[in-house]
Amino acid sequence: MTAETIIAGDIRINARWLIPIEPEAAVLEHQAVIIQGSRIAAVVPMAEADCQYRTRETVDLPNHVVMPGLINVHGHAAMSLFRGLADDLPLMTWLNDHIWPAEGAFVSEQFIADGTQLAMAEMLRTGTTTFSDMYFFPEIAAQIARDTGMRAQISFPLLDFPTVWGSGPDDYLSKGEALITAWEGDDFIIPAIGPHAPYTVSDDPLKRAVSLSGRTGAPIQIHLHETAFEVQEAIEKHGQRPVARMADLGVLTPNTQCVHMTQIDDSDLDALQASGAHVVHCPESNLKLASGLCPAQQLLDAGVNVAVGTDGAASNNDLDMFGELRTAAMMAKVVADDASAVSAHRALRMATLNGARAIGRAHDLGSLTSGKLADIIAVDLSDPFLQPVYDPASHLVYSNHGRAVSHSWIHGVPQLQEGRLTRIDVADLMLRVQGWQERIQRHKAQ
Ligand SMILES: CSC[C@H]1O[C@@H](n2cnc3c(O)ncnc32)[C@H](O)[C@@H]1O
Ligand SMILES: [Zn+2]
Repeated sequence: MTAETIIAGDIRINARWLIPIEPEAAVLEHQAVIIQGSRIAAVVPMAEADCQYRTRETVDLPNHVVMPGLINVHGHAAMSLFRGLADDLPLMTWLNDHIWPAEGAFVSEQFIADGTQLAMAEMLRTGTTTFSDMYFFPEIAAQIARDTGMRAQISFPLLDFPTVWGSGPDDYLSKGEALITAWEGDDFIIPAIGPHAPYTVSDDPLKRAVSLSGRTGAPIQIHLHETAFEVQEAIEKHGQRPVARMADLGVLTPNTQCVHMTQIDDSDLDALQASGAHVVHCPESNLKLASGLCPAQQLLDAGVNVAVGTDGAASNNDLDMFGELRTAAMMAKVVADDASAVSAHRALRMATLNGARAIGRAHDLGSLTSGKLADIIAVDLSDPFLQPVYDPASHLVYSNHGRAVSHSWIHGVPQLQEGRLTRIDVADLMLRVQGWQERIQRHKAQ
């Protein structure tokens, strides 16, 4: 090999194990990932990299698994400030009697800035590189994510009634369209439309959301079939199951993400299949609110793309996607009555490539493939709780929790180095969080 054939790169990551997600279920050993700018230039055996590449930086990860960053496809980031505020309640009591009053009292631009940063600190620390948010003041959440260099789908809320962010559907939709225009074409921020749920948004605003999505290409994300109560109430009010109503209104398309889907009959499955809409499975929130069980393996078998989300930290109560994967894999086995349902490799794919497909970014994200964006994480398996190692994929899903994540890069930029966040001042953030805790606690005690 002559000097002319040496290729320059920015960062070389030397990985003991590499799970690229594509090809499916591959576990490679002693691989080098070469990053050039914001993209993956190559994934090659280390010996080959020695001959072919010179980079300005090398990161040796001799006890680590390297894989694509996780994609958390559903959450309400700033609700991290409400973590542990109201537990052990079913969805509608939790929302009506606790969360919506608290949001009315506390949510402001500053709340969103601090709460979103708290959520990002937790997500980055536990391996998420892209998150999806559906919450108030989305323009603030988008800016905070962009300033930190985290990739995010930011959905603006759409409801029939006024909230801290809008006076009603007209206001939500005009502010939302401005959000879409402001972030169109951005590398990091994907603006999206977030009709809250079939029981809070009536037909006319839903049709306008569909038209806005068609005109702009913005994805739609909606809570759908979260509980049996939601389905029953909809049959009484509309004479239809919510999925059928959404299909009739044109809401279900390949650019739509249906969050929860714990109640699925044959007609729902047909509608999901026919539409190409995605399902976002949030098993821990569904368990904690006793909402129901999403049949993830049945959906996958039917060809429906199933991604994973944590939901907000007030109903989970963490944003650790590795924990979520463990729960998803365990739950799937019981729901399918089949221990082979949602294997470790399948779970990892759901949290990466399936997530990328759901947000319309599979061409750029979700696997370690040359040409894709360099959104990469490393998990350190050297701790006793992850030893010995026969199968790293098994450990990532069944033994790990997100705190073993040691490194991450987003767009080729380091975000986590040996467990330390590089772009968030955690000490300063903790002071602001403490301030919110005191204010919310005082209000609770009144
Ligand atoms: C339209 S902004 C988001 C809105 O949704 C509320 N919320 C949080 N978690 C859930 C859930 O699991 N189901 C339904 N609604 C949820 C959040 O508190 C905001 O008000
Ligand atoms: Zn939610």
